Amino acid sequence: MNAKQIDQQTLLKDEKDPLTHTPVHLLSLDRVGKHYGNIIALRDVTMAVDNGRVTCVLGDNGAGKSTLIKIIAGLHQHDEGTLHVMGDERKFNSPRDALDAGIATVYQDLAVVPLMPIWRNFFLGSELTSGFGPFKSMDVQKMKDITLKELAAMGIDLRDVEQPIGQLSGGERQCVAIARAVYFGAKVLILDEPTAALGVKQSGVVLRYILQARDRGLGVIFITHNPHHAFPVGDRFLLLKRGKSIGYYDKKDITLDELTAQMAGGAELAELAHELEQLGGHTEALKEVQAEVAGVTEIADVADVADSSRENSPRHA
Ligand SMILES: Nc1ncnc2c1ncn2[C@@H]1O[C@H](COP(=O)(O)OP(=O)(O)OP(=O)(O)O)[C@@H](O)[C@H]1O
Repeated sequence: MNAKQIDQQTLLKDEKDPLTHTPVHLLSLDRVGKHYGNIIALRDVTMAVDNGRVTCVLGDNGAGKSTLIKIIAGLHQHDEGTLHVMGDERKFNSPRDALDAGIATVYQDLAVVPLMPIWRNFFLGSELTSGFGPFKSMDVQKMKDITLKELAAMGIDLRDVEQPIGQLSGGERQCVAIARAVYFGAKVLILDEPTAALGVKQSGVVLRYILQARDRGLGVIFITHNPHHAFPVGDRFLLLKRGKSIGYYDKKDITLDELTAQMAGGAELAELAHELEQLGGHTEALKEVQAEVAGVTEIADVADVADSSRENSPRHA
């Protein structure tokens, strides 16, 4: 394993672009840490989120992924290090604070009302109204039109926004939530394991919308434990283990195999392969089954989409 890591200090050195004087990073964390009593949930984590880029945060159970999101999303406060949003140091007091700073989070168990129509869920808590005082009422038609238009702009083709959102597949619901965050002006979009509960096809659908959000200029933070989902769409990869960063890479400096080996723990993986070989040479068959489960083949299609959409995107021309 000889992938070159991102030099964290160089990454955060220039907070402002020398030409435009605008902040280089939408969001940056410098040696951030968090304790829960005696438990160190996160230690010394440095990362940057830029517009039109996808940062993947990978780690197994207990790695500190949720703690990291909670700090960025305003649910918890860090007790070490600094967090900057558009160049300003921030410590959020509430999720509303983070949202006001342009940071939207789509949680795995989306807070939707299954029996309500798609458009109602799209505007939930931010309903449009028309008229004044006692004559004020919800502008239903406008909300339906906007929902349809916004979903179409993300490439989500739903014929009927009147349909209860509970009738959509898990992947489609994730996509509606992503489109909603984009519409309400998110600059940073945090996606908390959006593909964890999905099958291969649905995961592919969600990965495509992650690319759509990227191409619309958002800085996306994609939390996952699956390197096969992260690699095709990610620009940077932060690997966490027991609350610490064990690697931070640019896409150009790491391969999928290296990322997978890092996640599994290279030595542990080698030991497992050795044991399997001793069990009678079924390693190839097992690899095929594993690849099938991880959806490597289907997800590889998304990698092609990622590359071609990036090439065609004016942002990356
Ligand atoms: N509220 C809390 N109080 C005490 N310890 C906590 C709390 N939240 C998390 N931890 C601990 O902090 C560490 C990191 O947990 P965290 O939930 O951030 O990991 P994770 O990578 O999101 O794991 P998972 O994928 O299982 O959700 C774990 O050891 C966990 O037990």
